[in-house]
Amino acid sequence: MDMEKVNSMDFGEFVDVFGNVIERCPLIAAAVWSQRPFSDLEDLEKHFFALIDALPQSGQEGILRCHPDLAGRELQRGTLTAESQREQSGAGLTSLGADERLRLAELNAQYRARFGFPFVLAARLTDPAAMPRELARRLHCPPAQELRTALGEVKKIGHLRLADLLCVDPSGP
Ligand SMILES: NC(=O)N[C@H]1NC(=O)NC1=O
Repeated sequence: MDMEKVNSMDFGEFVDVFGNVIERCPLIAAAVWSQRPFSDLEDLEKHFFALIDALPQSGQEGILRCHPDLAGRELQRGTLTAESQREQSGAGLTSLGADERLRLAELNAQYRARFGFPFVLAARLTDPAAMPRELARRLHCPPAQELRTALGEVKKIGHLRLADLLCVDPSGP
């Protein structure tokens, strides 16, 4: 899809196409539409990310809470959004052994109890074997730092989803 096509979309079409760039937060795409036209992927994503940065902390935490757990129940049940399903299964999380799944579930629960939102990580950029280690590491970070780290992961996920939609190489020109 080229930028001319993106810039020609009416509101409904734009939200249909870009509504899940930020997981289960179509309001972000709805707000971005008002800022068209966009010149390229970088320009378009700048608007998505600026809106996230401008939210109060409650809104930023709300964005994180819209994310499903990594290797959680929704993956097992097949009730994830299409994007999450692709990311989590592509990262090998559907083929974890029972022990690995249990270990992740325990760490996810500890993380949620400490920070009040789920652990978020761009699954496509991380080796599944490294995920429990990364989760255990971030579990000990100060809350303000962890909020910034988690939102950084939301942006990485959004960047990859936008690159897919625009059929461009996510690593840039
Ligand atoms: N919790 C979490 O990180 N979820 C996700 N990460 C990702 O890349 N896709 C997701 O669904």
